[in-house]
Amino acid sequence: MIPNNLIIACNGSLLPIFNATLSPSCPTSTYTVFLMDSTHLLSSPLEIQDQTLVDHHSSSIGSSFLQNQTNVPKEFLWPKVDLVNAHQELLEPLVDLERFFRGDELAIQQAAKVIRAACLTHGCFQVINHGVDSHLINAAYYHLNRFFHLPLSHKLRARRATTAGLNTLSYSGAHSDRFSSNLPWKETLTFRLHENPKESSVVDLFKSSLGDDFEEMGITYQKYCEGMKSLALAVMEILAISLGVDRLHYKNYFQDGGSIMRCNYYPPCPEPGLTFGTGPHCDATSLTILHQDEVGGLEIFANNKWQIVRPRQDALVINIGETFTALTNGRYKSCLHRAVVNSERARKSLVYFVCPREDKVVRPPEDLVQVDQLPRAYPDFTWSDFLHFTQNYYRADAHTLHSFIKWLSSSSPIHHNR
Ligand SMILES: C=C1C[C@]23C[C@H]1CC[C@H]2[C@]1(C)CCC[C@@](C)(C(=O)O)[C@H]1[C@@H]3C(=O)O
Ligand SMILES: O=C(O)CCC(=O)C(=O)O
Ligand SMILES: [Fe+2]
Repeated sequence: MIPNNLIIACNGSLLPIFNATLSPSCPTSTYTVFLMDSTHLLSSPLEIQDQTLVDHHSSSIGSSFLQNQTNVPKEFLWPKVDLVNAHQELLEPLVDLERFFRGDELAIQQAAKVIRAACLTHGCFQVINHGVDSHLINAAYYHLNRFFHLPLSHKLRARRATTAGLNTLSYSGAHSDRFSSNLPWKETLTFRLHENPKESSVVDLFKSSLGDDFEEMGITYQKYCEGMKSLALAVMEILAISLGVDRLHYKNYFQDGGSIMRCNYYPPCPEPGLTFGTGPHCDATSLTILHQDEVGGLEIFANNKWQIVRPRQDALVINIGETFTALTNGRYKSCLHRAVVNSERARKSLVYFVCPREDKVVRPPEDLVQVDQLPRAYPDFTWSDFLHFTQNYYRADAHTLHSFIKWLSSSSPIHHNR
């Protein structure tokens, strides 16, 4: 029996077992098994050829790997400077959208005022009566739970699957195929849609990458993403009003945009004070619409301290992303946030990231720049380039946009030959 705490390297990339690369991409490679305790390797690498052995053990140990640890492997330990607890609850603005949807102009102006105050400071607010059916949210969680409780080898079928429309679906365990330290204590299922979630694009993506028995999951997330897009465009209208620009400016800009949908699963952690479910960061995207389950764990940095965002099952959390900061010429702050874990219960969240069409130039509206009479806060760029930067050159953190702009100015044209 292979002990629980082993690491598998396949073709050189070090992977904790719960994310062993068992995919067909390396059916014959040698699996190098590293035995380790929480801080260092216990033996020289063991070479094993037999994929079924690895498959069997990793599928039985694999996805529960994170749940059976008596301590946290060093790859998951975060710097002490980050591990500062939150003690206060964010009394973030809670905006009731019911009268917005009824076209009540007074309510709209009031909502815009509240949202403006939040976006000029910490970039986070919550909305209720948002129009997304609670049964649809519950169905999304049902399928999220069903997926993350599959054996690891099933989850690994969702390995950067791509459909004709270049939409992609991918599973990741702690991003251990991308990073080797400060690993997040989570598993994720992420799908990227390059266009509006129309017709059967999401259903096709799920069926083609996970199989026909995931058609219902695809239908649920197809409807979920449609609901998210509709809400996103409504929020964009309020944001435009709050900035004093043409109220349809951002709604039109994002109308033909794409999206990234992410399901987060955070297993219980034996030592939650030593790691993060998702480390401190600002979303590089434009707008984030997040639902967290009743367990709690979302925290945002506001008034110079980490603050707890208490879960409200009837609410959706809206975070300003860094691309939207650029679209407001730096006026609206992208929300610095993180997700903490706990030792008792698994936590889940549904996160929808609003993105412009990839080739669209990210540039603030003229009347915003004129009013400022300040130099542009950021040069023109495309979401495609910014996303590429986060996926290939830079691990998104609290300074991704700043690092991206520096990279743009220093990088040779070669960086853009993709
Ligand atoms: C453009 C993106 C990169 C990430 C997903 C979207 C917006 C949020 C980013 C992320 C969640 C920020 C924390 C680090 C990250 C690597 C993660 O924990 O998933 C980021 C996402 C990513 O690069 O996949
Ligand atoms: O799970 C959460 O509450 C936050 C997740 C998050 O910030 C993200 O996925 O970008
Ligand atoms: Fe985030």
